[in-house]
Amino acid sequence: MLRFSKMHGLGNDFVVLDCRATPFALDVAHIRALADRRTGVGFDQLLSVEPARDPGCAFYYGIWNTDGSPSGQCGNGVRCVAAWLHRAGALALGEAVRLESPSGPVTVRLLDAHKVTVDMGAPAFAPTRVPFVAEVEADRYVIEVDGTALAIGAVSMGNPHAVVMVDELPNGAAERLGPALSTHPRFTEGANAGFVRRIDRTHLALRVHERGAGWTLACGTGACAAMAVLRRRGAVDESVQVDLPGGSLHIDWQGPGHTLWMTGPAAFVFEGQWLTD
Ligand SMILES: N[C@H](CCC[C@H](N)C(=O)O)C(=O)O
Repeated sequence: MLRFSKMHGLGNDFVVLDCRATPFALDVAHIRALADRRTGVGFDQLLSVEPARDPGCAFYYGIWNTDGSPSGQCGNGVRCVAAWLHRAGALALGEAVRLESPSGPVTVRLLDAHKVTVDMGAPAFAPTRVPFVAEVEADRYVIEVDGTALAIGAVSMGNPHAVVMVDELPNGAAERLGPALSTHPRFTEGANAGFVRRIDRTHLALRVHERGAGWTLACGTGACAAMAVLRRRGAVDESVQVDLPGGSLHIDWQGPGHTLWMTGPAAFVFEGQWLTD
């Protein structure tokens, strides 16, 4: 029997496990079984709240996709972890607290019980950091995906992202491009593939095909990545609203040399117990 909280951030949904006292002990087969929306509970990502390894951080959080693969970062997830810690009495409103993700620390602040702002750190564009195979760093790479030449941006927000500017958000053809871009061989660890339409300099629309999880209603790091890529090209202002199928996030980034901030909601759905036998 496994107790869990079901949460979501803009429809990007999570099973959150309290591993503060009991270590995380699920293997890939368990994670996949729990992820099944018919015979399990269902989630886009599984999150574990654990004691921090880094003494400068209050807690650690682990992240797994539906296929059991781990991730280094999750933007909608970290907001849910912050709201979960507040509900557990471990995080006060208004307090800025460092949490440790698999890719390093981020700073969270609860604006209210269901709204969180996060300093996500600095976007990393160096190809080795993404990781993305390229001889030199550029703000645009042309790669062939499913027989189509695509101009992409490649960035890490603690996890790898490909960002493509489009005039229309994914339709039938781009539905195929999402999975193909996520598994493109130049992204040696795969990529979360974001398709972004620029409405104006302060407003973007985005759809993301996530590595290990497929199309999601929202991707927090995907919104950060879209902002990072477009602002580095000078295409957007320092504060943007990003509309995703599940709702909107606000992203603030002055530009290279600065950390990037993400603000958005976190919602509880239910508390449950997974009966494994
Ligand atoms: N949904 C998450 C990102 C999950 C990323 C994961 N699919 C990966 O393999 O990196 C977010 O809100 O940022």
